[in-house]
Amino acid sequence: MTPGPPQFGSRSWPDVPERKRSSSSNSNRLAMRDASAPIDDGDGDASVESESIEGGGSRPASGRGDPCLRATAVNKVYRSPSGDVSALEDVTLEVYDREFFCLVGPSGCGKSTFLRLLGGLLECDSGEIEILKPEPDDRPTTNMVFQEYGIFPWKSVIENVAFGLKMRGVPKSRRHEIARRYIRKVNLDGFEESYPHQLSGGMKQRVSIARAFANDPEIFLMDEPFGALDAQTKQYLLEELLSLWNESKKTVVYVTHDIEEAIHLGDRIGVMSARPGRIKTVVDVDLDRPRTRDNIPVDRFEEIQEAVWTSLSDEVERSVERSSGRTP
Ligand SMILES: Nc1ncnc2c1ncn2[C@@H]1O[C@H](COP(=O)(O)OP(=O)(O)OP(=O)(O)O)[C@@H](O)[C@H]1O
Repeated sequence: MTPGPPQFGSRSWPDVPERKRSSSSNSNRLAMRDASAPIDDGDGDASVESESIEGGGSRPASGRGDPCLRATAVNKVYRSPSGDVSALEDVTLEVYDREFFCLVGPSGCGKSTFLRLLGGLLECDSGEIEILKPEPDDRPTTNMVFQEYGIFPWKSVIENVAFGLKMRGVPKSRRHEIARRYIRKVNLDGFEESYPHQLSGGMKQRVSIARAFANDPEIFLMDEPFGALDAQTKQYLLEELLSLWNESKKTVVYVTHDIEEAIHLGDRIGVMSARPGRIKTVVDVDLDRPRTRDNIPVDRFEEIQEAVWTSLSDEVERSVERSSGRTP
């Protein structure tokens, strides 16, 4: 049996040269549907459904800037002697400039795979990933933040945060100045010379977040960055992340298993199907920011939660049935 919808918790939440990550000619392009537009992908096989739920006002939460990245009919198969695994099938999505886009889906549906494709760490077998922002000369286009921190144990906090800047040849005094600024922003001042083994999990993740922002990429790709942390630390870091995002107004694609978290963070939430993953639904989160407990209308929150869960629950069920061997 599929678990019921998660309940509303008690958190106090406070010249563009298009770059193509991977391409192959593929005519099966789906236009990402605006929340108010009818689904029409031109071939009668609608595979992306964007939802705007009535009752929450008409303001599109993301503001709908220009598209910042686009995935079109992306397929990814992992091949191995023990058998091929089709991780993604026909994934089509546009994420807007400065948008906070959250991605949810059943375990193993291909969320991390998709993020790695966006980050250029993997190549798709067919389809196309386009980064629609100009490639900065002196900064990375994307920066990934993983659950496992990804920081160097042999480097101090400041060296870790400044690492990307060092790689780009930024002089030491300048990179340390930038690193200190972000160390302060994530409340790690005083720990500049500490090493990762001297830090808690939450502090390590703060180093990782500070490093990502110090790198100043156009797009942040975050793969359950706080998934391993306790609830209080996670809540605290979510607020820090939102504050940094609010200042930088960069684009974020954020993978999570937590619907509540996605609603508190996201402008839109993409729900992925069971593997092979595709974007099944996109739900608008038309809630004002900051989304503190006092100003989130509970009814509206629950409507959005229900919309996401309704779409997700079938996929979780399919995924569980497959892993239990009840379906192929
Ligand atoms: N390097 C790999 N080689 C073979 N199969 C892989 C590889 N990486 C991932 N997979 C498979 O691809 C599918 C998608 O994996 P992925 O990690 O992208 O899913 P996910 O949605 O991020 O999962 P989770 O939510 O559990 O983290 C899974 O079935 C996984 O076993």
